[in-house]
Amino acid sequence: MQNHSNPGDGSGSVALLGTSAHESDSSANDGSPYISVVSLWKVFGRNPERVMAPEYAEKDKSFFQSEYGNVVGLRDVSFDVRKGETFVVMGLSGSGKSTLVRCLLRLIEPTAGDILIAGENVTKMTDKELVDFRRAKIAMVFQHYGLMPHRNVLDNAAWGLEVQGVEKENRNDRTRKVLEMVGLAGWEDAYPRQLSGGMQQRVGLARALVVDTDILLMDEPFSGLDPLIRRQMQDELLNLQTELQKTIVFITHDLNEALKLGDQIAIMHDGAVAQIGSPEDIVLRPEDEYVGDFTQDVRLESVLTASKVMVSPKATVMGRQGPRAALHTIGESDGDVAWVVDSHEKYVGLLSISNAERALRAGVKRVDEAWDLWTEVTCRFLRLQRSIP
Ligand SMILES: Nc1ncnc2c1ncn2[C@@H]1O[C@H](COP(=O)(O)OP(=O)(O)OP(=O)(O)O)[C@@H](O)[C@H]1O
Repeated sequence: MQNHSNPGDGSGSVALLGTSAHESDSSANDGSPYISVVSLWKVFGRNPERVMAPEYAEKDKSFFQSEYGNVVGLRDVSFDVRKGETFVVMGLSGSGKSTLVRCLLRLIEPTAGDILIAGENVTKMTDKELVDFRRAKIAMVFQHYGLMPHRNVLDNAAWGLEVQGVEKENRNDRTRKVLEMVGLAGWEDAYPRQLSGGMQQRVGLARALVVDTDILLMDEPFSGLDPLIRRQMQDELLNLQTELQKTIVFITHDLNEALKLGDQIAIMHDGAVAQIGSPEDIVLRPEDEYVGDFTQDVRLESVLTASKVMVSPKATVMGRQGPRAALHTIGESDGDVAWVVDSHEKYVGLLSISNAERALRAGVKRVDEAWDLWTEVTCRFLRLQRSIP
């Protein structure tokens, strides 16, 4: 662990909208973490190091505040985020969420610990390296959208590209596409005062997306919105994310929002991480009383959606194939179910390993005779929906 104490703390305003996105990152798609936070501490006040001493490990936040006047913002926080993942940091007011997100960018200097992003150690960067890195890699969306009142929607959203010196025609073309993505086509000439809160937040989102960075840091972006608009924005973020596959760190104090959006959720408590896990882990397997209290009123069906439990076949077999060959194909696909297609490559069924094994034992010659009622009904339904790939 290394120290990075800096008396000049505070969240300065920094231009975070950057240059091009997909530059040299080696830690990209190999399953290794894209963002790695290792034993991160932020202690406000004098002599922050004493708070980190091992003999104080059992003391709580109020002890340091009353004894020494130190406020523990972050306490030995570690986590990994993989590329394309939405990592939600959730906690009550004062639990350290904003401190964490600001430390990730070094808008606040961490007291100790390491932050590795795209294979680079952010905590070791010089000021100049840091500015370039933020521009290239990270865009932010805040609760307060910070739109410029005298600029129209197009110019507000295009601002990051303008800062980069992108020529007007190009930047407007790109910005128009992004505005369309976030549902603001036709509003390019409007001014912020003419927009609802939800629409202003869409402009904020467009402004972050337009610069096309790999990472989005979203600090309570939907907190100021009406519940209905908030749900719409959450749904749209999920849709956008299916397509864009950004690496998102999303801060919220709303558990339902966390469960809806997060691939992983970190629950913060007094600056420390109480639990990190998938929505299912958090709700079904809370690790302590604090997390359990949080999640006790969650409706299970809001977490255990069909999409979380469905199987996605990775293999395709021909209906006229025998069950032995089909079993071989399914086995090689590292899954336990396959699509079945006819000679015109039309999807006609689903074949599970157990069905194929049963068919083999029963001497069935073709796998298109091996499905059961469930797969047949499912398949008919999927065909009706036209959603078979
Ligand atoms: N500049 C500062 N000086 C001293 N203490 C601070 C400073 N900034 C934050 N804190 C303290 O650090 C702790 C974590 O605050 P932080 O703002 O990160 O919490 P939060 O979870 O984001 O809360 P909220 O949801 O209300 O924004 C709090 O106790 C807060 O009072």
